[in-house]
Amino acid sequence: MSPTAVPAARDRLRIAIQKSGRLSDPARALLASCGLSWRESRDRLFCYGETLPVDLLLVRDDDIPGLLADGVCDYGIVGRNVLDEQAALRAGEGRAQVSKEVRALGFGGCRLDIAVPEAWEWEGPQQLQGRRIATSYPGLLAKWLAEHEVEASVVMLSGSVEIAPRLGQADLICDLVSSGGTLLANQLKPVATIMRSEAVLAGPVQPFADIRGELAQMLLRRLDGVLRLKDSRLLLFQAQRDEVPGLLEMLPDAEQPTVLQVDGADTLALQALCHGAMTWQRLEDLKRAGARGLMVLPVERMLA
Ligand SMILES: Nc1ncnc2c1ncn2[C@@H]1O[C@H](COP(=O)(O)OP(=O)(O)OP(=O)(O)O)[C@@H](O)[C@H]1O
Ligand SMILES: O=P(O)(O)OC[C@H]1O[C@H](OP(=O)(O)OP(=O)(O)O)[C@H](O)[C@@H]1O
Ligand SMILES: [Mg+2]
Repeated sequence: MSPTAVPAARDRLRIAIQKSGRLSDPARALLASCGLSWRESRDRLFCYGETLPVDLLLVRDDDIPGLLADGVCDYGIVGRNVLDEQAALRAGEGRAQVSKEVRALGFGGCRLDIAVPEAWEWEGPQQLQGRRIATSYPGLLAKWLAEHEVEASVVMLSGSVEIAPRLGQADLICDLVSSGGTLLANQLKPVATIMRSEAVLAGPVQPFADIRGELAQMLLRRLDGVLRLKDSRLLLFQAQRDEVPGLLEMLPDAEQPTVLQVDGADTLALQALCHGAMTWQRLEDLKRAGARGLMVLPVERMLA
């Protein structure tokens, strides 16, 4: 199908995820926590949605933007690095964008960095003029080089990029970094960040004209509920009325609390949904400020 063709109407939603790799397990777990479950096909490339008409396609992550562009799938869970790379290549060829980032999903965090041999004294992007840079991200690198008015040659490699300087294939690299261990092992150091990445839900630029529109809305609603609650906890405690304002100031990550009067006028019971980590230290600070009977409860689901 050509990228401009209108995909045929379908009555099931199809989501592409990585078949095996860093993003596959967390992607499945996230979708499962939205209430989806599947029956796996024998070839293990397609999972038929059982609880809802939402099927999974198991593919190489690099193929996801193309599958979206061709209308073969409706959504995809993919690294922002992969999605934006394909977008940069499309833009470079003057082609319109057909998919976009719909939600950031909070896992698969990494950076796309420029890294140079440890012995280099980094003076800034201009130092890269005329150099050879090995990368798997030619689109994003070309865009960054153009923004910094640097002309360099790009050596395209699909993996093991960090070894290129040692092999004399390139002077430096542009690759994904997470712990920095691979750079260190190859005597390289990061000097500039081209982009920060995490797994994202990618979807169509145009809304669906069929039943998939309703399915998509439901999926996004559930996803928002799950993402919103990722680190959230319900905090319950009691306090004297005059201590409540000070206690609430210590909970800047809390939503508007529910306040109940317990006895007479002075003791109040509060429940607040807090979005930041509820550490022992925070609980002890709250206790010192007058909170009593502190309780931290997990929150499983929420529908706004
Ligand atoms: N070191 C890392 N730490 C954290 N996230 C990473 C790291 N490297 C890559 N990622 C993220 O995980 C995504 C998938 O990485 P993975 O190594 O599984 O991909 P791959 O080898 O290209 O897999 P595929 O076989 O699907 O093509 C990357 O596109 C990126 O968004
Ligand atoms: O900063 P670190 O934590 O060391 O991670 C960075 C490495 O991780 C990724 O490679 P991966 O392990 O997926 O191997 P690949 O390049 O062969 O896919 C990436 O391409 C880097 O090489
Ligand atoms: Mg890949």
